[in-house]
Amino acid sequence: METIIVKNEPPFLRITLNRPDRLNAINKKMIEEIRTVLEETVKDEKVRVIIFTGNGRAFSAGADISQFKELEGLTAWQFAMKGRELMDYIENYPKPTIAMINGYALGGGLELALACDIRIASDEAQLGLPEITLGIYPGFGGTQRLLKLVGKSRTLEMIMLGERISAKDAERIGLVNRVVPSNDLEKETLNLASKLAERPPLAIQLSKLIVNQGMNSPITVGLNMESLGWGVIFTTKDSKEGVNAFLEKRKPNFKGE
Ligand SMILES: CC(C)(COP(=O)(O)OP(=O)(O)OC[C@H]1O[C@@H](n2cnc3c(N)ncnc32)[C@H](O)[C@@H]1OP(=O)(O)O)[C@@H](O)C(=O)NCCC(=O)NCCSC(=O)CCO
Repeated sequence: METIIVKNEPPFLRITLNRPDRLNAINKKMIEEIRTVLEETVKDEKVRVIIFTGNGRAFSAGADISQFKELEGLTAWQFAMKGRELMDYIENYPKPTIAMINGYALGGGLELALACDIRIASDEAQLGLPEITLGIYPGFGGTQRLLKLVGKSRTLEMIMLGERISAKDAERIGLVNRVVPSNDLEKETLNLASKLAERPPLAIQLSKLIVNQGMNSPITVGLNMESLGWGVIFTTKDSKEGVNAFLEKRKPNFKGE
């Protein structure tokens, strides 16, 4: 891989964006490489949690602006679709995803973090959607995912002003799940990931699917999916294991079956 470092350390797969001299700016190659790794890992049962982070002082400073010179109407649309398809793929990935935000998460970098299930940020991180300062606006799903996460007026403020906000402010408005001292970022992320890895993978997958569907549907659709999904989840061995373990006063051992 040219643009990312992949560490497969079951139960975790860590994808580190690795263009530190460009603050991990996301180019076409990086989009393709992330997609390839995720596709290869989807059936790897040993991997239970995906962690994204960045090498150096940024998570990612966004799409690679040096590639923008080549963009015109059609190619701009195609590039936006390429980025957006990756973010959609991450959002709907059947395993839990964590963005471990170690520094700048800007533009497409923040949009990648927004596609993850959980965002944990260093207290030194800065987040923002500065596209407006380039005369454009977010194109990798940020207009919609930020809206769903923090509401209309905060989204418009971030998009229209293009200013960076601190990790603490991001936590206050619900943009990140938690903020930790930068020295503890890795430890805290792995603690969180370990807990997720112990949970039943099929119940995680199904609940993620239902929550994601519920974000984009009338509440009755989400509620129907939730109750219908019970008919599926109760067929799994993990559901029997979880109930038995509780009744037998022991720790469950979920196998994703
Ligand atoms: C992140 C900033 C504020 C950091 O500033 P600073 O610490 O001063 O570091 P720089 O010298 O600016 O950056 C180091 C090096 O990285 C290059 N770089 C940074 N960001 C990008 C990028 N997005 N694309 C390409 N290259 C980038 C920068 O040019 C430097 O290279 P040198 O060769 O050493 O000069 C600051 O870097 C910044 O504001 N970056 C841009 C943030 C941005 O506008 N992001 C949105 C991009 S559009 C997008 O994401 C569309 C999808 O919705």
